[in-house]
Amino acid sequence: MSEQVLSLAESLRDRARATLGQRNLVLVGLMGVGKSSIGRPLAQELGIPFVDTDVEIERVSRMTITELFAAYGELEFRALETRVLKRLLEGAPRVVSTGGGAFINASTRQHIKSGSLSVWLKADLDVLWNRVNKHDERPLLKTENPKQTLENLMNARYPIYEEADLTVLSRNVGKDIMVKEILAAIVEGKTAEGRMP
Ligand SMILES: Nc1ncnc2c1ncn2[C@@H]1O[C@H](COP(=O)(O)OP(=O)(O)OP(=O)(O)O)[C@@H](O)[C@H]1O
Ligand SMILES: O=C(O)C1=C[C@@H](O)[C@@H](O)[C@H](O)C1
Ligand SMILES: [Mg+2]
Repeated sequence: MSEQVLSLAESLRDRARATLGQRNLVLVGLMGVGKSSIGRPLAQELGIPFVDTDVEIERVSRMTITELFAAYGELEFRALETRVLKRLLEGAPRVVSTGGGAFINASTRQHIKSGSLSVWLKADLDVLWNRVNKHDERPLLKTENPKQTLENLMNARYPIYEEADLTVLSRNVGKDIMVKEILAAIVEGKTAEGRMP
C-alpha cells in the first residue's frame, strides 16, 4: 500500500474513533448479516474491545443458544439477552455485536439508543439465506420453510432495525471493505440511503 493510501486509512479510522468518543458501537441486524464476523475486525481497527452478546450469553449460562431455547423457550432467552446486553453496554467504549433479536426488544432498544451509536447491517434475503442455510444452529430457523421464516422476520423487523443511527449494506465483499464502509458511515453520519440519522 502506498504511503498516501495508508494515511487515508489511518485518517478514516481516527476520525471514526473520535466521532464515537466514549460511546459503544452497537451492531444490529438479522441473522447472518455479519454482526459477529465484522464486529471483531472493526473493534481491532478502532482499537477498542469487542464483545458479542450471543457468545456472552453462552458463556454465562454454560449452554448453547440452541440448548437455551430448547430448555427455557424464547421468552426466557430474551430476558437473559436483555440482562446480558445491559451489562455489556456498561463497558463503553466497545464494539458490541448483538444477537439478531436484541434490538427488537423495546426496552433493550431504548437502552442502546441512550448511550450508543447503533449500526444496522442490512442485507437482502438471498445474501442472508445463502449464509445461514449452511449451518442449522439457529433455533428460529428450525421450521418447515426456513427461507420463508427468514423473509417473515425481515418484514417484521426491518422497520425496527431502521431506527438505528446508521445503516450499512452488507454484501459478499471482503470483511476489510465492510469495516471501511462502517467507518465511513460513522464519519459521514449518513445512512446507506443517504438520509441523515
Ligand atoms: N461480508 C461478508 N462476506 C461474506 N460472508 C460473510 C460476510 N459477513 C459475514 N459473512 C458470513 O456469514 C455468516 C454469518 O455471519 P455472522 O455469524 O457474523 O452473522 P451474525 O449477524 O452474527 O448472525 P447471528 O445474528 O445469527 O449471530 C458467517 O459464515 C460469515 O463468515
Ligand atoms: O434473530 C434472532 O432472534 C436470533 C439471532 C441469533 O443471533 C441468536 O441470538 C438467536 O438465535 C436469536
Ligand atoms: Mg452473531
